[in-house]
Amino acid sequence: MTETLTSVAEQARAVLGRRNLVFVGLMGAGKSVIGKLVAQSLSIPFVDTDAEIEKVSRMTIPELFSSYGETEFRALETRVIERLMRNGPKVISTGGGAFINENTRKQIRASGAISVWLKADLDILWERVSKRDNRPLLKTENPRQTLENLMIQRYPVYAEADLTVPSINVRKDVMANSVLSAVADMHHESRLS
Ligand SMILES: Nc1ncnc2c1ncn2[C@@H]1O[C@H](COP(=O)(O)OP(=O)(O)OP(=O)(O)O)[C@@H](O)[C@H]1O
Ligand SMILES: O=C(O)C1=C[C@@H](O)[C@@H](O)[C@H](O)C1
Ligand SMILES: [Mg+2]
Repeated sequence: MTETLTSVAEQARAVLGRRNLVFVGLMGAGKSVIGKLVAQSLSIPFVDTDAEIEKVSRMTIPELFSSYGETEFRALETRVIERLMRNGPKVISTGGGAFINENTRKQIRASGAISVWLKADLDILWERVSKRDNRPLLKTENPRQTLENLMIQRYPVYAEADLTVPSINVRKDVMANSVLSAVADMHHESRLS
């Protein structure tokens, strides 16, 4: 009875407790925009690791890649995530490569955070990322092919996330609700186990 009167956001918030909710997935999946909406619904802080990296370095991500290279960017990303993970609950939207780092993945898991993979197909990702020029990994001769190669390499790793939510072209608030429902449903899972 009470359960039906409780909103999905309230149920998801109860499941989360003091843990962080960490969005993972490829460029264009919607981690930043959907993560922010989910944080608003849950009334908890939102952080975006790419934005935080740009803030602490006072450089844009393309500038960081061109001045210091991907290896240094990854080292900074790992440190920033480690710091952001410390105080929950928060929604943390990661950059596309963050969860691919084994140490970061282990840290996310060990902290008890709930990880959510926003899983999109190639056409959707391409349609979204081709509108902007801010992704250094896609500065190749055939960026669509590069994106597909990243999907092939990374999808088995993203699949280790606790939850997988299909990222489709529906309204952003509808997407955010799908995430909240998936988190809220974990309540039933833990009751059954
Ligand atoms: N459900 C949706 N419907 C329409 N457009 C969307 C949807 N979700 C995201 N987008 C758009 O796709 C683009 C990419 O979204 P976003 O920046 O959140 O991706 P991201 O996963 O954070 O990517 P990155 O790893 O590069 O940071 C944005 O322009 C965003 O508005
Ligand atoms: O997929 C990736 O490796 C990246 C995604 C972006 O969010 C940025 O973190 C950066 O462009 C690298
Ligand atoms: Mg983002």
